Amino acid sequence: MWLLLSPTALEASFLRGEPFSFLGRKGLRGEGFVWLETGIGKVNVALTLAAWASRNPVEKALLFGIAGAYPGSGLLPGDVVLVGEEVEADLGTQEGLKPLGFPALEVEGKAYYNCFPLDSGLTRALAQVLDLQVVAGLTRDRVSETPGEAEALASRWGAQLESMEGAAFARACLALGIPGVEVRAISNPAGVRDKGAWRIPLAVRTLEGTLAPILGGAFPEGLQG
Ligand SMILES: O=C(O)c1cccc(C(=O)CC[C@H]2O[C@@H](n3cnc4c(=O)[nH]cnc43)[C@H](O)[C@@H]2O)c1
Repeated sequence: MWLLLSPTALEASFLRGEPFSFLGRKGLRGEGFVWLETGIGKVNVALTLAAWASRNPVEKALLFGIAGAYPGSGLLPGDVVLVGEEVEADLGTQEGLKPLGFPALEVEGKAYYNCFPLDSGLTRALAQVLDLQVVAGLTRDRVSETPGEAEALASRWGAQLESMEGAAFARACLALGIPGVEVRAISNPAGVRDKGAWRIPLAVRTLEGTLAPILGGAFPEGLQG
């Protein structure tokens, strides 16, 4: 069974299933999947995933939603990508958590500070099936508010897109031993607050166009839950 997560119900408006409520937010039981609305931000996504997984078996998890594109990434509103690795950029110091000397997570003897990989096998398989580029994501609780701030973060961490949930999802998946993948559709240039430059309906449409064929009940071979 796939667990599908999106920060808001708007991003999942194309999914069909039996509605239910979980932690006060929306959920759907569909064919081969359960979808949960997590709420925006790192704590919400990690909390929702961990709470669900503590009571239900989760074979694979997919986080999907909209995101901002960093300057120089080449990504445009409406582009859909997979995220191969996530950076939790507001953890520790400006230079990350390493200077403090404490890893954020240790799994099977490997220490993770600010960078958390998504499942490489599942990401590769989805990239092939959906013909998507794999990029690096950066996650923070506060969004970039100027192009300069966005550019500095992108170049410090080598990221192409910004969201508010990705790293928490990747980290929770690693901690819980759940293979996780992340799909994002670009809705705006990161660091640009003028909503005239935002294309949320376009991003939601392209997300749907990408995911609906595989979430309509039949996951492709090798991706079945
Ligand atoms: O008002 C603003 O300046 C502003 C800037 C970025 C995002 C928002 C949101 O309300 C959307 C948050 C929601 O969407 C994802 N998202 C989309 N674009 C970005 C971005 O440029 N930076 C960070 N997150 C973004 C995010 O994952 C949330 O789920 C408002």
